[in-house]
Amino acid sequence: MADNPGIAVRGVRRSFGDVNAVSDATFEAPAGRVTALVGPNGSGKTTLLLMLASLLRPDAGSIAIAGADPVSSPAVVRSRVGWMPDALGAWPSLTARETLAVTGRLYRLSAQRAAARAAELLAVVGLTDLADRPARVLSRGQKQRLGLARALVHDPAVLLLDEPASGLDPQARIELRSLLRSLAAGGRTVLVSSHVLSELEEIADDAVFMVRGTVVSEGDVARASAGERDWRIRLLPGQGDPAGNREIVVLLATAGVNTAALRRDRGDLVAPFPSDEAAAAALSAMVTAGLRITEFAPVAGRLEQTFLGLSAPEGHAS
Ligand SMILES: Nc1ncnc2c1ncn2[C@@H]1O[C@H](COP(=O)(O)OP(=O)(O)OP(=O)(O)O)[C@@H](O)[C@H]1O
Repeated sequence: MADNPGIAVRGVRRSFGDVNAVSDATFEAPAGRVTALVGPNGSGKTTLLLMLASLLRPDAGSIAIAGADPVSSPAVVRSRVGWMPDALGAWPSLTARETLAVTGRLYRLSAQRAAARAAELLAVVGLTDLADRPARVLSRGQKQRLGLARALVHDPAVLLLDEPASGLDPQARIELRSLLRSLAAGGRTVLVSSHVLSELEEIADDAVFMVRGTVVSEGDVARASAGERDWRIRLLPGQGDPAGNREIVVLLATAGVNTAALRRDRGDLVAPFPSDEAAAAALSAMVTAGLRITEFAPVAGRLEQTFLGLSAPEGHAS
């Protein structure tokens, strides 16, 4: 899979009547990495994923999936792509095992190979105990796992996953994370959309942000992620209220924090630092001053902060 070139998208557009669902998408998702597709509700993520999966035709632009064009070569693209929609659709009366075996047959695996692959994937996604139950009785999280297994049946070079973590319990999310990371480490291209930004932060190597149908430029992403952000400061218990500690307030002001915007949160102090450099300087000064700090960390992750920075000016798209 070393020569798998991943996903390349240039100037892609798609409208539904007068709704410009995707108005300008340009980005690359390289092989060997997990790329997050992030955007508010209605920003065009699902529409874009459907076009990448060859299930929807773009109005304009070009797409290459592991080197193949979904418009001119949909069959080639489908053989290279594992597609997991945000809800498991088909075949409620088939069991989990049958669902995977039938999918394997659709990908032209022999009956024996399809059965073996089904058993293998049921184990990978933790559904072996439920293998012979009809898919319709599975819980939402179990259906998500079956959907993921279905996307992996033909060992695709490119995985397109729409909200794969939704409905999963914490243990299943941890397993999903390590599975996606190992699939990427094996040379596959993984593109994941999700609203759970804290989780994407841990899974993804890169992020593509969409706002109102447009993929945001790298420069705008860098600006949104470099702005002011809140940091949580926690003192060792018994050190008093950090928000009422004059020494801390003076040190924060020296580091460039607007102290009028300081706030309390569950006994901690939350301070808006203008930059990571300012936060580092303040931490160093507080430690030097002998303050006993047990936590000093950004309140929101980098993806979440960038997401909020990009969405804030005009609100959410939907
Ligand atoms: N088949 C369709 N017909 C008409 N409008 C559509 C169709 N599919 C999507 N849209 C519209 O296109 C826009 C983008 O929708 P899309 O589902 O791609 O967004 P999304 O980013 O996946 O949203 P969410 O995060 O809520 O799943 C929305 O305004 C939606 O209403």
